[in-house]
Amino acid sequence: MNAHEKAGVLIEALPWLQRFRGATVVVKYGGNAMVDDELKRAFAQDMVFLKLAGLHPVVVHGGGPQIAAMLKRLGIESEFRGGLRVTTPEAMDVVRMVLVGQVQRELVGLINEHGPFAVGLSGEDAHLLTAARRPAMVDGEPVDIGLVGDIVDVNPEAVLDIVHAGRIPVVSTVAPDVDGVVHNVNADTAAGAVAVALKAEKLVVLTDVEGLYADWPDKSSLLHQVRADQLEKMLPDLDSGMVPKMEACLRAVRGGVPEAHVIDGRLAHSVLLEVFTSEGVGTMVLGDSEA
Ligand SMILES: Nc1ncnc2c1ncn2[C@@H]1O[C@H](COP(=O)(O)OP(=O)(O)O)[C@@H](O)[C@H]1O
Ligand SMILES: CC(=O)N[C@@H](CCC(=O)OP(=O)(O)O)C(=O)O
Repeated sequence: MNAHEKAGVLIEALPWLQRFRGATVVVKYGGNAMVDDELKRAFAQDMVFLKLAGLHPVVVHGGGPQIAAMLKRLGIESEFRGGLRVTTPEAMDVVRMVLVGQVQRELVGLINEHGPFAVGLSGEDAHLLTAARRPAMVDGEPVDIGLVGDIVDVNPEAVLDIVHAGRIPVVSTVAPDVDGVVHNVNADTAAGAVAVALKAEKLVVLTDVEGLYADWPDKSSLLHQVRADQLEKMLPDLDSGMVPKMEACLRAVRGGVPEAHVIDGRLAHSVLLEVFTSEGVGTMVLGDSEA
């Protein structure tokens, strides 16, 4: 790339810098996208880049594969129903230990290699998240899956204090119910709820595919853009991992977030490409079609 082309890449970011300056962007980093150290470092750089460019990134992280590995090491059985982990009290201890004590700490450390930016917290901190037990839907029927919650309340102040101090909150999605019993909340679900509560300008969900496919696994069926009403019709036919992800995007755009994006976290700096370039990456979810 010559100097002229390099300058072109930088200047392409100008309208996006203007548009998103001061905007809150909730970024969900899925466990399947935390493939190797290089990608995790690139993700941490992207978060610091967003912050220094005047945006307010809020990270909500997952860790499904990391939880599965620890459960296996400890000899604890675990299974998924309707895209959600069946969570016994014993498994809940492991979920909390891995998400808060392992995955969150690692991301906080990687971001803080660039300066005192990241502050880790879980849904338990300062009433950030309140959960209510939810069943999984299997073949249209509710099935009890233990200590699994949906988010019923978010205290935005708990992260806004951190944001306004110039830092980057990194949120683990374990959350107490109103009685203080800690629940396992799917990270996509939590990210959608946090984006709505923070009145975010964008929700960006990093995963391990290029985006949403209309006809999975047909690679030619990648959707670049989908409206909320179209997505709602697709939900019953989606495979389990995609269900909480696309439900979260739907919840975000119907809750007032202008756009939600599902992008490929296996591509280094995919968040920067999404925010600062004109060519779309992944699938963009917008509000309902005009009547
Ligand atoms: N229609 C679809 N479009 C894209 N991916 C799909 C679809 N249906 C199922 N999938 C699967 O969903 C997976 C992503 O969900 P999940 O494994 O829960 O990711 P994450 O850890 O990022 O939350 C993809 O890797 C893919 O195998
Ligand atoms: C209830 C439920 O399924 N919770 C998830 C929480 C972690 C998560 O969502 O991680 P990913 O984003 O990496 O999938 C779990 O136990 O795996």
